Amino acid sequence: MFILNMFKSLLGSLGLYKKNAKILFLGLDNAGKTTLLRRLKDDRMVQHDPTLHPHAEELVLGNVRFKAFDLGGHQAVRKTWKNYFPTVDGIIYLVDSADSQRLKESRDELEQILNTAELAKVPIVILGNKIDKPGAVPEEELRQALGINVKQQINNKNIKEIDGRPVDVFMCSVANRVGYAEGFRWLSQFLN
Ligand SMILES: Nc1nc2c(ncn2[C@@H]2O[C@H](COP(=O)(O)OP(=O)(O)OP(=O)(O)O)[C@@H](O)[C@H]2O)c(=O)[nH]1
Ligand SMILES: [Mg+2]
Repeated sequence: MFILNMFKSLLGSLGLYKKNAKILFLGLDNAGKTTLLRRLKDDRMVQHDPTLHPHAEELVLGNVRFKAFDLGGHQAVRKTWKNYFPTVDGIIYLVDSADSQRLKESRDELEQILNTAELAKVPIVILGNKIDKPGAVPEEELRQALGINVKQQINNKNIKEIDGRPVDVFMCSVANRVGYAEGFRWLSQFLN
């Protein structure tokens, strides 16, 4: 415990241990936001009712401690997302990559986020979830469907951006525990 605390304070003094970075989990209903939060919190996969009331959890991943806000994705509650935009440090945007019927709807919501002036500098991780399901679209197709391929540029640090804001796509399966850790690792470089 002593060693752990020393380690933490060392990271803290290096500025690598950011306390309470505020991360939002956004995306359409059924994308897997609550499932991901549970997975990160206690490594469980449980069925949840659709989220009506936002809830937050403190998480530590790698050397970043953050507070994750899981917001409901149903259309009626999407309008409450903006209440969480002030002081946000990063966005995890989940997409059900096996639900090709709703990719357009997901693109529209993502576009609104990209066009929100308040979020202009906030890095966005797009998680193409549920790749374990038959019919999940591959990354390239997801990028096309979300319309981010055409807009992305690579900056001089080799980071993909849209309008000067880091945005990248990571395919994952929360069910099978693959892919999302890379997304969080990528995000953590912007949270120091
Ligand atoms: N096959 C598969 N199913 C998944 C995966 N991740 C989540 N699910 C399922 O997708 C469904 C919706 O998951 P939730 O986490 O409740 O979705 P949500 O984004 O929180 O939805 P709202 O709260 O309505 O916004 C559940 O039945 C999950 O078990 C995955 O990686 N693979
Ligand atoms: Mg939910």
